[in-house]
Amino acid sequence: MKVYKFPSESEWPSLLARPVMDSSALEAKVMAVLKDVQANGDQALRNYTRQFDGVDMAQFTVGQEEITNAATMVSSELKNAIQQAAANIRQFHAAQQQVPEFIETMPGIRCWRKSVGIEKVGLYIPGGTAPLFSTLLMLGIPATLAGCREIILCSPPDKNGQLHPAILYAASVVGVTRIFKLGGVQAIGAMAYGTETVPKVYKIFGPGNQYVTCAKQLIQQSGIAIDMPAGPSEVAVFADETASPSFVAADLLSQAEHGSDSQVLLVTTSESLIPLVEQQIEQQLESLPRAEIARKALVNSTMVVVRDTQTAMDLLNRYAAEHLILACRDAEGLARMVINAGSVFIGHFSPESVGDYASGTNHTLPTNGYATAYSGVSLDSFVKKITFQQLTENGLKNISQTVIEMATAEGLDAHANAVRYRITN
Ligand SMILES: NC(=O)c1ccc[n+]([C@@H]2O[C@H](COP(=O)([O-])OP(=O)(O)OC[C@H]3O[C@@H](n4cnc5c(N)ncnc54)[C@H](O)[C@@H]3O)[C@@H](O)[C@H]2O)c1
Ligand SMILES: N[C@H](CO)Cc1c[nH]c[nH+]1
Ligand SMILES: [Zn+2]
Repeated sequence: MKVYKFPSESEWPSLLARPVMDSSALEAKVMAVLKDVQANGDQALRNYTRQFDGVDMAQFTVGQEEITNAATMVSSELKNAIQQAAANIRQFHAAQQQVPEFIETMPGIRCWRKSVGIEKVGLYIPGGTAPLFSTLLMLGIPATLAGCREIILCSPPDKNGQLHPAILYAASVVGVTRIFKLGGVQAIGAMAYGTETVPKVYKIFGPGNQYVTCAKQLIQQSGIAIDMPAGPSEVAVFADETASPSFVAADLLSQAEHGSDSQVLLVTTSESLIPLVEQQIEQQLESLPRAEIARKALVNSTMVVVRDTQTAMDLLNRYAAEHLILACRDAEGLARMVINAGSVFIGHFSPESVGDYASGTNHTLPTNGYATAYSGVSLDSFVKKITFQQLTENGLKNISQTVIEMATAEGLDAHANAVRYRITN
């Protein structure tokens, strides 16, 4: 990791830069795949699955028998863990359900807003280097709570053309409607445009690598909604001298192991913590199966020593991390200073990985600085909020002059007439 000591504010943009692929080359490549899928449907899906996933697929649909068999391949310990995580995620997201509130804005005028589940949603579950069945819980549970009727799942097949059994088990726990063995850009294209086998959906959810994230951004131009740009994982840790170097190193590595394009950031007010964390990272890497991936991510990553807590928080708010861990004194106080972050982990005993799996919060979060304006996935992401109003005859009389006056001033007489005809007849 690169180390910066007491950088001036003018150095912040370069030290906080995310690792990005050349976006014009990426977009051109992704657009070509999307267009091909739109024009050639299943045949294009087969070609790209052979090219990018290295497997020939006769069919993409997962049958009920495969789902039932998968359940027998998941250990009872893992099933219990999935059930526990699912219960916590369900509880946290169910609390986001809103009961319509009826507001009488004027006598005889009643307005309310109701949340209605998006009918057809597509969930993308990454699977390039790790079968992220936890992501399925994070997306499928709010989708079912929201009342989405059709929940399509796409995830890349392995070299034998299979999905990991835990993905299929998690799919049955949350209640996904249909499952397809499809990954990458081709999966996003299939759900956006529809093919002979994959149905078109109205909104696509889920994280993924840079190809997937770029595809999601491009299909928005065709009127398909997306949750947000949730790209390569990130964590920022603020640590002072009370922090444990081994905890901090473990937290940094937990996101670095996601992908070589992941990024981790340590901001500290304790200069002496840096070598201790570096030493811990080296030690912990020795026993990590994904050390090679994590090492590549660490090349894109940074440690920064700052003078005081205020500077640390300014820097972290500028970075807008997907995850922010506050491993310091008065972590709760600092949490109140956070204005840009996807999800915040307060204190020495709140590792980010707990949020990734099981505490109940959602782990599909904005990356790449999008936390400045986007929220993570929640129940809200799966609903539309429809407003309703009902006026009595008296209610209409009460508001008539206001509407007629405004409509006339805008030169829209037909608008005014829609009120006039009712109150004069
Ligand atoms: N932000 C979040 O909430 C969040 C959550 C979980 C995971 N993640 C991120 O998701 C990502 C998962 O990435 P992954 O690669 O393991 O899985 P993935 O499923 O996103 O991508 C795999 C697919 O990429 C496609 N692909 C691979 N190489 C390609 C190429 N050269 N050209 C075109 N397509 C290509 C293949 O079709 C393959 O199926 C990681 O970066 C991880 O950090 C983010
Ligand atoms: N940290 C990821 C989001 O950036 C989510 C995840 C899934 N499994 C483990 N972690
Ligand atoms: Zn993670």
